[in-house]
Amino acid sequence: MYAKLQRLHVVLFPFMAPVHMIPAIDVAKFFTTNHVKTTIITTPLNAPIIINSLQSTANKYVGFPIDVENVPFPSKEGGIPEGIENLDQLNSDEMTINFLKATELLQESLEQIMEKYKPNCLVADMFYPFASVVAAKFNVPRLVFHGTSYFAQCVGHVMMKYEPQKLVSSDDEEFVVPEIPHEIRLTRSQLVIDAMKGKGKHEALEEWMKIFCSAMEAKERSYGIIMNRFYELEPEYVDYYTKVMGRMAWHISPVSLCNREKEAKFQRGKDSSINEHECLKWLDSKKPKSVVYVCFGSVVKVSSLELQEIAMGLEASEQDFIWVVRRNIIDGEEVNITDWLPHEFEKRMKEKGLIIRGWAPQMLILDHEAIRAFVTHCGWNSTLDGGLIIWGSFGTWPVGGEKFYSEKLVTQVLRTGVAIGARNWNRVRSENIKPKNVMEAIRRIMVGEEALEIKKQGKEVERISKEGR
Ligand SMILES: O=c1ccn([C@@H]2O[C@H](COP(=O)(O)OP(=O)(O)O[C@H]3O[C@H](CO)[C@@H](O)[C@H](O)[C@H]3O)[C@@H](O)[C@H]2O)c(=O)[nH]1
Repeated sequence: MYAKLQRLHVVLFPFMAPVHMIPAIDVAKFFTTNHVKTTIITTPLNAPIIINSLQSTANKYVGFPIDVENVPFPSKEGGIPEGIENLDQLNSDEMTINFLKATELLQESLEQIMEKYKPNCLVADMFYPFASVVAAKFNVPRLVFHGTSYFAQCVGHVMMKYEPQKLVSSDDEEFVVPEIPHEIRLTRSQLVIDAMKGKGKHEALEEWMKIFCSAMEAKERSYGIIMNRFYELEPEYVDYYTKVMGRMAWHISPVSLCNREKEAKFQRGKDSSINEHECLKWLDSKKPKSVVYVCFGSVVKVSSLELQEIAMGLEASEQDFIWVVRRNIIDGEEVNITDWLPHEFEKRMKEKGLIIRGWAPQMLILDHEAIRAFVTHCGWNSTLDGGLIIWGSFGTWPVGGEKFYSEKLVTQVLRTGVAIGARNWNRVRSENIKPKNVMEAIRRIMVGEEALEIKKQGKEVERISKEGR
């Protein structure tokens, strides 16, 4: 007789930011479609985002639900104003650091949930270092869900180990990243820490480094990492990560692929600022492979000057476009789109462009046959979203974080896009991007010989990645 098999149960604790929650919801769907029971922990104001996204898919066809458990956000104890429970709502570095510190107070709530469910495994965001302590207390493995590429992790690792940036004499002098399989060149001004130092943010940097180091240490101590990607996309870097760096990792394919129905592609992360039918009607009116999609992810604040440069570049490129413009908050004040948009831009672009103010149904848009290219800030989720659907047509404008690394992956390793020309992590110095740069990059990926070459390379990457899935 066989013993009755127990269904595995995983508790998933995503960080409270759209970009951490969106792939975590997809991971929950992935688990549940593989017959693993999943409970997602979040806070009351974040719960509707998760519940709405879940309602659109997995629960319908899997037969058992993904549970959502609410824990109170420690606003008062953490000094965070009532009503703020998501990174998306914060307007300054100082508030972000306070928010990250407040989340450390969630340890007790996590323990209560672990006590209640006694799961087999805890998958927690890297920004919850205390999760390793909790998992050890309940004698279960703690896995970290990581939202960047193997390439970025490998580059980050060798940068910390060898510090090649110390060998150059100026911020703009290039150095080669040592030891990794490709010859990748960076400058000091493209690195997070050096750029923050340059910005004079010593206090914020110190606090941030403490949080970051503690997250990294907990990651090292964890049982392993779940990665949102597939082997064939960056095989040399998966091997480097697992064999040379000696880390345990599971690449569970791009998790966004579990969103197969139109409804699920539409309802991701937040409520869309455009009606689904209006959006599809606009796209349907365009020729196949004729539209460039411009979006800078869920957290980056783009300055009025940069927005103006994009507007002028888009107009000069003469291509049809969808442009997603998030709320533009400068020094805590919301800047109205009409304050920086070139005079009569929208009137002139009426036939050519669609501006979405707020949140776009990105997957639904990229999935449409009218889309040819993606101008992105190189956030990893967007790189995957775009890469999977429209291989071969990226215009890259990295802004902060590890995004300069992702730009190198796209433009120099996969060779499926062109750099718009951002040279500084510190965007106060972004005067090097001009509308002409935006226009030229868009034309390079949309028309002419080079665009065809990039598209061909993209098709090849698509073939390899499809074979690998
Ligand atoms: O209007 C929008 C804007 C964004 N998204 C979605 O939001 C996510 C954005 O993610 P990403 O492209 O990774 O950008 P960020 O929001 O900037 O991501 C942060 O988190 C990523 C993963 O950790 C890091 O790679 C980035 O550097 C960091 O900025 C993607 O899934 C998009 O599909 C939408 O659906 N609609």
